Amino acid sequence: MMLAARDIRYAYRGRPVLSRASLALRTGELVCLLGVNGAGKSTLLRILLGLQRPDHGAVTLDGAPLAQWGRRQLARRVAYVPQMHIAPFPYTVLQVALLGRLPANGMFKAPGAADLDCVRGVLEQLGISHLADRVYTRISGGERQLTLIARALAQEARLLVMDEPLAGLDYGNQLRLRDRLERLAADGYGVLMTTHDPDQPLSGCQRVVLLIDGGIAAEGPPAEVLTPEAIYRLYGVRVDLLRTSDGRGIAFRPSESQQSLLFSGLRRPVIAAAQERKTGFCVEERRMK
Ligand SMILES: Nc1ncnc2c1ncn2[C@@H]1O[C@H](COP(=O)(O)OP(=O)(O)OP(=O)(O)O)[C@@H](O)[C@H]1O
Repeated sequence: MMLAARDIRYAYRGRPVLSRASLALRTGELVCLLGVNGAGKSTLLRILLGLQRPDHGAVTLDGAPLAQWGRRQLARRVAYVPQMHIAPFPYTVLQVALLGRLPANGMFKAPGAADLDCVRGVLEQLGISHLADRVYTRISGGERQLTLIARALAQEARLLVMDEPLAGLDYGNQLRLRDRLERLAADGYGVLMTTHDPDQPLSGCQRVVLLIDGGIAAEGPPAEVLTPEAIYRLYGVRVDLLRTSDGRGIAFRPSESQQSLLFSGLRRPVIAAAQERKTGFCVEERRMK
């Protein structure tokens, strides 16, 4: 299954946001979309989902224009996990996840035993069965994010489009959620996520896509695309690349000239050193040319 946006152009109040953006998501891959604040990442996701119309270009699912798919047909193939979600009522986690069965049942059919089985299975798959009866508004941000993913999986959609799923999560929840997303891709789901942290996509993601100046500036395997030069082009900061000898563990740290500016980056060499101790891999440094 493939969701594809081709040559998308979109302007908001006369200001170009997307000028020539093309992006595809296939089942079985985890794709990370990177871009600065206001680059148009969320806009591109909304256009991909058919929630916003582009001024130019086309979005297709399995080769057919989105408009040819009914809303329910589409919802059973593509699910959206928004960045912010405020539940209007104090639903339980189980009830929020059951909302994912709406496209299958329609508005007027109450969920039955098969729907409950499906949702309980999904909660188990995501490791959150213990939260089923907890009130959604009174669980942590990470648990809410997993609940929204459960709702998406209950839709039985194979393609998941997620807007900054890792934002606001503590380090442990980020690692656990990354692990879940990687496993979903390994299980045959297609996952597209936006992120602000170039360290995030480096493990378990098949493809990173860089959105710069309204277009796709580069895309490909993280180790090939995420170079110090690309980070400078994206964010305007100079970084050094730390890479373990097997090429799997990769992290960026601010170059010396940048370190006084980027206090938060100081933790990264510590993480890289910890990884080195744990894995025994030697860490290679690559400075920006
Ligand atoms: N409906 C809208 N209302 C307000 N601004 C919009 C709208 N649609 C697009 N824009 C503008 O389009 C630009 C891109 O916004 P978008 O939210 O897509 O960027 P983003 O890359 O997701 O940013 P961030 O990383 O900060 O979330 C912004 O300048 C935004 O103001």
